[in-house]
Amino acid sequence: MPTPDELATAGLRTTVNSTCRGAALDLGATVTSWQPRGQRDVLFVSREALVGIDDEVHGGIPICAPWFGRGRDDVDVPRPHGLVRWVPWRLVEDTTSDAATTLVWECSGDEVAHLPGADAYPSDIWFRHEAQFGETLHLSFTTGSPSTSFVLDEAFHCYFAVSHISDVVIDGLAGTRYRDYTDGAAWHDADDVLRIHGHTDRIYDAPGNVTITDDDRIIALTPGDAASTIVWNPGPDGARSLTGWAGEEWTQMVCVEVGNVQHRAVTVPAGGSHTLSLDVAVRPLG
Ligand SMILES: O=P(O)(O)OC[C@H]1O[C@@H](O)[C@H](O)[C@@H](O)[C@@H]1O
Repeated sequence: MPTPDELATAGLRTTVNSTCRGAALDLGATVTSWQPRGQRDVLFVSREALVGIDDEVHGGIPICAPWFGRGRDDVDVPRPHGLVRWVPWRLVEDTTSDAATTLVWECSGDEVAHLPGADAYPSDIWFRHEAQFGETLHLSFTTGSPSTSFVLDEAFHCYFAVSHISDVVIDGLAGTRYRDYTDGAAWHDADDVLRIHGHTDRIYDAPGNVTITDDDRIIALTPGDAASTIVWNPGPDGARSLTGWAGEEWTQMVCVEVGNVQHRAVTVPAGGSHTLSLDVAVRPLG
């Protein structure tokens, strides 16, 4: 487990209100926990994720931007999943009412300028992230540059906690197409429902109105301004190669990520901005 010093370094924020408990890190403005009253946590965090904290946090909802994965096909990026996940953000608002807690962070181009790949983006790029912990979890991520238009790939890299991956059914992707990164990025037609049996890595051309049905509850996603859905599970072999993962943890999670990636990347005009949002709700099964 991480030491109190490591958690403090990562800027761990915890919150309790009448509807839920929540937690987030200033590192990457990463929400790490959302536990509505009477529920177990909706988010997965790998057991040793926060040890040695300057590595990737495998869990919660990291933000991938301004590029996703290894970038668009024609853009080669030095480090996966962008710039903003790797730096501490500035918390600018922390308010709790009876029923909800709102945390807002900001991050500027100066704060990521030292990272490889930052020079491909406007130096005055800015990022704002709002997380509302209540009966639902609401996320809203906004990016812009006052001076320069740029192409933005972005995603909420949501790690959801499940009882056992073999019980999970993912709905909402039927009728769409996806690129399968376990099959040389080949395009396929989506099945009616998706079940995960091992290593899975797909980018769907779909906005992400997805439900994840577990053995006792349904997690429902309602994205805003998203055109891509990514489904990822490392499987047993992949999990062994990841920092901070224990043996069977791959069976306790599934990443369903929403955003705008690859050919769905967004052009943000100079002086404008783009907002990606996501509401997560959970209800008992039956
Ligand atoms: O950066 P993390 O949290 O280890 O996640 C890595 C995975 O993230 C997923 O979004 C990608 O589709 C996978 O290809 C990648 O392996």
